Amino acid sequence: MDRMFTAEHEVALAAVREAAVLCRNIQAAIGPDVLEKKDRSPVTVADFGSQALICRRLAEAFPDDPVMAEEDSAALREPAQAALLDRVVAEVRRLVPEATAEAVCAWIDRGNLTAYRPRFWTLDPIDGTKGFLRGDQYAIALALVVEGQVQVAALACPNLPLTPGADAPRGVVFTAVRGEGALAWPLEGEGEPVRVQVSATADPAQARFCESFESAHSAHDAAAEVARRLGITLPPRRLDSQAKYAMVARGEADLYLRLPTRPGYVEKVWDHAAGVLIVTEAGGRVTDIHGRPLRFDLGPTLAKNRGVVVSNGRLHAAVLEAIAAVGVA
Ligand SMILES: Nc1ncnc2c1ncn2[C@@H]1O[C@H](COP(=O)(O)O)[C@@H](O)[C@H]1OP(=O)(O)O
Ligand SMILES: [Mg+2]
Ligand SMILES: [Mg+2]
Ligand SMILES: [Mg+2]
Repeated sequence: MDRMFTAEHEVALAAVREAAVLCRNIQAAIGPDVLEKKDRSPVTVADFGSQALICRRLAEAFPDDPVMAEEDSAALREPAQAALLDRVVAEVRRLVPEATAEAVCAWIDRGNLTAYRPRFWTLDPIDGTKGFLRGDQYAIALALVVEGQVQVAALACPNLPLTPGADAPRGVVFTAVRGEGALAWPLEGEGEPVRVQVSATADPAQARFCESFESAHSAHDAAAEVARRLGITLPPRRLDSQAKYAMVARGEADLYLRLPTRPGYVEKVWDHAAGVLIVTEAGGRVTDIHGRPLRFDLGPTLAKNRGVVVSNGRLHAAVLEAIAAVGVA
């Protein structure tokens, strides 16, 4: 069989790698003064800059493909935001010297798709903004959805160790094409990728689970109850962003629980599409808390899903059962 989506895979990998350079440049410049002043502007500059770079590459390679991205340039175009726009343009120019303010805004706005299409890209230019500001984990997540199925994914995790357990070097990109498995590439350099595979853990009590760092994003108390019910004694690993999907995909964790915190929150497509394909291609399973597959054919939100459960596959049924028994709604 011919390999499918070869060009899409190549472009997605190159695009998230380039955006990661911009994000790293900006994160490296965050000093204690930024944190003291609770200044969110570094992540705002990185959000816009990352989206501009990735949408530019997609526009070049696939001019007809729409992009459903998290950010739009409306705020950036306001005269009061001129200084912020200057900072975004300066960061983009370090990678694309010919970039102008107008071009940067136009690239960002290529990400303005808000309705479902039979073929579209979805992008979170920085996922885990709180982690980014803390100097912690964040991700750049890009996926191609065709007929409601994620076909190609690229997930850059600039602060995740390249090798599980080792502290350095950091920076890894996970990619997947449906039916072809999942790969982990060094973020930088020409190094060969390695195949990633979920764990073989079959005893729920032995499960290593991860969840959001932020308790506002995922109910830590409910997850603790589910864990108790499964006989899990290890404390959860807490980290920001879709890096949690990567942890399960490469067998560093067996479970990622994202349990709803309040009735109103609906998950966004760009917060999950890339992670879902990477985990499933690594042999794992992803559903919502009721065991339903995540629906990417409904627009920007996972309107028909509630929470997210990610596992190595073997543990999935037991976890869904425990969630039902605990009564997570
Ligand atoms: N109440 C909430 N429940 C679940 N996810 C949320 C909630 N509020 C924001 N998010 C989203 O969670 C993602 C980060 O999750 P994590 O905790 O796994 O790092 C962000 O994309 C964030 O969206 P946003 O970018 O709009 O803030
Ligand atoms: Mg996000
Ligand atoms: Mg984001
Ligand atoms: Mg956001």
